[in-house]
Amino acid sequence: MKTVFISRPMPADVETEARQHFDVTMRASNAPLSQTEMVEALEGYDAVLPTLGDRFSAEVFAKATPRAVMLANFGVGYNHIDVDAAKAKGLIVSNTPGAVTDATADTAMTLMLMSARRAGEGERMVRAGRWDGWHPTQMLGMHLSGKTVGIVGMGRIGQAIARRCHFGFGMKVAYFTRSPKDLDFDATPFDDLPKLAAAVDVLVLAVPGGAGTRHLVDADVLAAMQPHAHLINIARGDVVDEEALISALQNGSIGGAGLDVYAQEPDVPAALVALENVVLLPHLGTAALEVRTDMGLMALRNLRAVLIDGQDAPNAVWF
Ligand SMILES: NC(=O)c1ccc[n+]([C@@H]2O[C@H](COP(=O)([O-])OP(=O)(O)OC[C@H]3O[C@@H](n4cnc5c(N)ncnc54)[C@H](O)[C@@H]3O)[C@@H](O)[C@H]2O)c1
Ligand SMILES: O=C(O)[C@H](O)CO
Repeated sequence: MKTVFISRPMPADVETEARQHFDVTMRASNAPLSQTEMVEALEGYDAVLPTLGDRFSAEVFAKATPRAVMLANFGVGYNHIDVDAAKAKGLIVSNTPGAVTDATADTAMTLMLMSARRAGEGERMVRAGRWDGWHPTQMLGMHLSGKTVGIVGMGRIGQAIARRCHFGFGMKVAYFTRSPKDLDFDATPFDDLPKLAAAVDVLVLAVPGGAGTRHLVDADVLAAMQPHAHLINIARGDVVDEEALISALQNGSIGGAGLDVYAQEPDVPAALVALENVVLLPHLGTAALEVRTDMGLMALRNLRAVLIDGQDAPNAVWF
């Protein structure tokens, strides 16, 4: 049997399926792998099933003489893996596209509603015993129906968010993305991000992380947003300049923000935690048992294709 190292405890169905096909070592800890652990995993097993937080950097690959032929990432985002360095050492990298799409789009809608309708702030008020009863002008937020959402990154998740906004909430959709999209609903393309930011009531980030999108939303993009507008980030933390976002929230140059991801997870800047006009979720995008099970089973299908059937990985991240 081929040996597979799984870097975190997995949902039960994923573990069962994995043990049916492979000689599995499933690490008991939920902490990110250390460099030493990553090198040992690459050298000691036929394949590794890592997840976000396990930073397979060029340095790690440089230190390893891999026996492993594959990294089957648990998750669609793989910005924690230096894929060029992996490829140079002969490894295939796969991910789990599609399995995460609806759940992550739902999380974007959760953040959008919570931020626009001040749900986090309201809940904190009730829990603190500070609610003095309903009145006509209490805690007035932004009504989403009829407003315009701007999607940054109109890929699988971006489109799932756009559909929810368009068909579910009667919102207008505008977007900025890398390559033209053929969409089956009305949406206005923008070729300039600050112009999109200026035109919308909610700006939603759904691009991949990594060097190409680091600080895509910087102080200029935030300054272009309207004072009532909300920023929603379900992508990766470093897509936004967090310091610039904190300033924009502190000085009220944007209406609010809803964040699922942070630049240095799990550290969330104290200045963000102190603010009322930001909703903070702990990277919950795919956090549902069915979804995490589908992600694991998809990663295993990729491992089986390569290690057992001698085929290409169906979800290799390059071609
Ligand atoms: N919060 C979570 O739990 C969670 C869950 C799943 C995915 N994600 C993140 O969401 C990302 C998107 O996932 P997906 O499945 O929709 O990927 P995808 O590849 O289908 O979509 C990404 C889109 O972004 C566009 N894009 C890339 N670079 C761009 C740039 N510089 N400017 C504008 N557009 C750009 C691409 O053309 C593509 O359309 C993942 O890479 C991951 O980082 C987060
Ligand atoms: O990229 C992903 O799939 C998420 O961030 C982890 O679920």
